[in-house]
Amino acid sequence: MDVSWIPGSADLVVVIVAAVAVLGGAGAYLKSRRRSGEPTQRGYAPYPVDDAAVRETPAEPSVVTEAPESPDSRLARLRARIGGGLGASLLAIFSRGALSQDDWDELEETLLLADVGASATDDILAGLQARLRAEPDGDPRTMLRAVLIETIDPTLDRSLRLAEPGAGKYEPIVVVGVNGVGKTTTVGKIARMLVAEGHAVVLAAADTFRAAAADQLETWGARVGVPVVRSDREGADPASVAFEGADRARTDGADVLLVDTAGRLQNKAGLMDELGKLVRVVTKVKEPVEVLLVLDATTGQNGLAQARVFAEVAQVTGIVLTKLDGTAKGGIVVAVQRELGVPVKLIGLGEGADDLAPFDVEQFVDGLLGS
Ligand SMILES: Nc1nc2c(ncn2[C@@H]2O[C@H](COP(=O)(O)OP(=O)(O)OP(=O)(O)O)[C@@H](O)[C@H]2O)c(=O)[nH]1
Repeated sequence: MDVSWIPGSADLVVVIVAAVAVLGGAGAYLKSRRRSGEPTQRGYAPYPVDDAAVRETPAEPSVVTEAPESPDSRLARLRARIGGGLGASLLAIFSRGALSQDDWDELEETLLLADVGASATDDILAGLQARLRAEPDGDPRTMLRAVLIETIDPTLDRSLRLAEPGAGKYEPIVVVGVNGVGKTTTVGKIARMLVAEGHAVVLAAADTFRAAAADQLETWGARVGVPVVRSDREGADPASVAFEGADRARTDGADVLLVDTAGRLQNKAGLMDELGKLVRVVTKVKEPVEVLLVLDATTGQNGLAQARVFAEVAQVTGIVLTKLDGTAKGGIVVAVQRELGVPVKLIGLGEGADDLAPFDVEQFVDGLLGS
């Protein structure tokens, strides 16, 4: 038999290597073109168009590089950012010795300007006067500290009502609030905190009003290493995204589902419908353990009006007060707790990933008083 066309074994290896190199190179070339969105030579998109309204971004655990700071040290670090000069105003009043009527008036004005609210201010001043009557030589600043701590109430449970990490109960936390208050940022920061505690988390971008909000949440998901369920369609039904999120959390055996929502307050009836539906849909899969209302501390009384509306729509279980860094409106903590009868659980003190802290009454009051 004529076998002269069969190459020797060394030649065969060369041929195979060359073929693999050519095919591999072509594959890599096509892949890079596909990634860059460039059309291929055949002129059509190589990937099937994803018609599904909702899609999932897988977790990328490898991107979590540094562990977040512990909650205790976080608040200690951020304490100096609370109050924004309120402590200095109070110090100026108390450093004058015995309080004159003018000093009392100034104290009242300072508390009102800090958004403590009229009725809480009256109660705080009455509490301070009672203490000074009982102990005329006492230090009014120390007494004000005690009255503020009592008013904000250290006995309230401010923890998130979650099962132990690893329980796999996919407990939903729905985060609500008007746009711009810091909801998405807060969801990202909470996810980071929970992941550090060992919780398996799924994020649902039910803020479908603004496509950029889902992109922003996706960035947080990648940063924290958790999957994100989102829709690519602006204006998609937020309830269906929340439902898909709940479903994903259930099938993954995740511990927590964090749902970011849109908050358009210009139409109260629309908001009630949308938010009510979303909470109902999530509840069908699993009742939310927390509905957290995010409020921007710098908006003062306006924030209180928002709080009232949201409390009508959803069973708010806790408040996250953002942007307390550098504002003298820290007194809003007192007012908002009174208004809603639910505790402030977390506070935002900056734009950084670790600038969210559990609310600790004593640390907060010390920050407010600048002590
Ligand atoms: N200084 C400060 N800025 C914050 C804090 N929390 C959030 N922000 C900033 O507030 C801006 C709005 O935050 P988002 O998280 O996009 O607000 P949102 O409520 O999700 O807004 P929508 O998606 O439009 O509903 C961003 O620039 C955040 O970085 C905080 O605690 N302190």
